[in-house]
Amino acid sequence: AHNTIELPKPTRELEWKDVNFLSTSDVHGWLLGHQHATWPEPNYSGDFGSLASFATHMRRIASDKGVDLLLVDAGDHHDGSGLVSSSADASSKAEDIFSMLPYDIITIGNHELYHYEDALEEYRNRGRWNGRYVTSNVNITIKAEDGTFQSVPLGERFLKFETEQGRKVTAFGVIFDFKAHARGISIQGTSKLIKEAWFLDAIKDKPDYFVLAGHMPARGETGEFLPMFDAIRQVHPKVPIYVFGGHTHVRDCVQYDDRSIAVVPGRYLETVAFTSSSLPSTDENAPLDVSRRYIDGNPVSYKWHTKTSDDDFELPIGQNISLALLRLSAALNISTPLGIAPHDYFLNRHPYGHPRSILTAFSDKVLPYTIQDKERNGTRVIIGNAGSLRFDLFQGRFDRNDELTVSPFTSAFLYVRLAAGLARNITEQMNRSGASKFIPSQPTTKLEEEDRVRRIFDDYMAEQWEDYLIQGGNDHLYDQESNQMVLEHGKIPKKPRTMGFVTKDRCPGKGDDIEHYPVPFVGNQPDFIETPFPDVDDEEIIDVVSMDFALDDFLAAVNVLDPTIGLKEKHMKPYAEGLEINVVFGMYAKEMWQKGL
Ligand SMILES: O=c1ccn([C@@H]2O[C@H](COP(=O)(O)O)[C@@H](O)[C@H]2O)c(=O)[nH]1
Repeated sequence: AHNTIELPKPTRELEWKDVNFLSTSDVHGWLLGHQHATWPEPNYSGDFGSLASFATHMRRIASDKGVDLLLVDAGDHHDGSGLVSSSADASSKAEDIFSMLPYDIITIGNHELYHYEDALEEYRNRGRWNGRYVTSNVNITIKAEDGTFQSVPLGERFLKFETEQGRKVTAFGVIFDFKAHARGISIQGTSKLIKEAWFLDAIKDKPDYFVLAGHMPARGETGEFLPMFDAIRQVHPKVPIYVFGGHTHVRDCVQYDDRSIAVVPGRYLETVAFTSSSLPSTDENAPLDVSRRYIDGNPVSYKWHTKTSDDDFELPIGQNISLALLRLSAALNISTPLGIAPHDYFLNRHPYGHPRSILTAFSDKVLPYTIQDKERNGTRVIIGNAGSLRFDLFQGRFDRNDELTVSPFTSAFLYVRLAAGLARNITEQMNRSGASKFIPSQPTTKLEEEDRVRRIFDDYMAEQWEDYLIQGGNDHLYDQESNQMVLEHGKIPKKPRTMGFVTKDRCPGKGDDIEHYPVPFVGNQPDFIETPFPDVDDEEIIDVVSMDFALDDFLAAVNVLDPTIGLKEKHMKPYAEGLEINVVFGMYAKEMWQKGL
């Protein structure tokens, strides 16, 4: 019955001001929108075509009002849905479709930089963004026409443009100091970037406002936006600075001073953030009047905010985008059912070990069943990288698109023979150390530690859930079986509500456009998981299998547990050669989930 609940309409008009922004980030290929019926998915059912129609209506409204409206994206288009994870060619085509909506400022994410070919594709086709792809701290090494290798900016170093209303904008696009990028890519930390002559020159002239788009969190007393912010403030103490972050996958907002606002719009086309600000009037010292609103990505919200209806909401740009997406999806053949999933399996709604946790299904069922090496049928344990799973797997029809949504990466498997006594401690040791590629490289203060990406997500979401249960949520109970909030017997709900994001950011007032009850969230999930350990004596030598993406963490853990081993990459051999992690759920579904097909 929950699937028949109508999407709620917004109740508060957007606060349009002199300067307005729509921002997205971490879209990860979710251009077709969220298509499953399990809540909160219907809240995010709008595809990129409907976003394009919305943005275009919003541009018209801005124009009518005589105010600015800029469209900003903070990167991570790769690795997610079948549209971007089926093949390199698919992600290139999906990126072409993305660029059919003209963004004013767009930057790169870490998922465009894991593989050199992906970054090169972005570099070669940067023209599709009409000069608005800005990567202030990313270089790529390319073979120049004269045959020499040259390190060149991947996109524009900075942007200077005038808005339709004649306002001057200076903009930068940056990424956090990401270490796991491919060879041939270089990233300069923002504290170094601000010393570059080109940067100092770019900020010399006073624009009407600055925009910083960054694939990085907005929060953090020592976050990576701050060196740039401070450098600009040294020269222009009062010029407005608008910051658009990403990477954390959560809605967030913070103000660095009263002439700025920093907003993060979540992930996966679930949210479009609307940010607005007055511009300084005659009183140079008055704080800016700013606001932000996190709009759920669906046509009901889009229509309400643009005062359009079924008859006039869809515009040719949106229809063309939707059609192009459907054509690409059909050509990729990602919609054929592979099986019927018997349950929902969630990434963060249950602790690891719970039968409805996708991590549990991965370690206890999918990996043991699918990762088989024909040459090696001895005893083994497989250690998996939990971060390789990216989303929930929903009950019902399960196709290649769903498979890639859950597990988009191309990691392969490697093994080494080790004593079982040592092997049984490796995963625990790996979890003690954490996923090294995602731990900040700088020594951290307590405050910085608090701002670690994962921590933000965990604390933030767990808090929402606890608060809800303690305070407002006492007319509903969480039903484990249906994964829904159900009305407590005999009670009348205070308000009709749907499950969705409940945001607590650091900006004044309410940010969420629609009031929901929060999605249950369990933080502190392990970074690494393992298949059920074989029943063997400690002395027995077994195959210990690692995913190649986590190999550095695996080698480090083995060498910590027994420094005499001196395990190196060259000692590892392929296991189940040819098999990559992005096909295992499909293999499992084809065998185990055929009932109902
Ligand atoms: O090849 C890969 C690349 C990345 N991962 C995992 O992805 C996340 C980081 O993703 P963000 O969206 O940038 O937060 C991290 O957990 C990696 O382990 C991977 O598994 N394989």
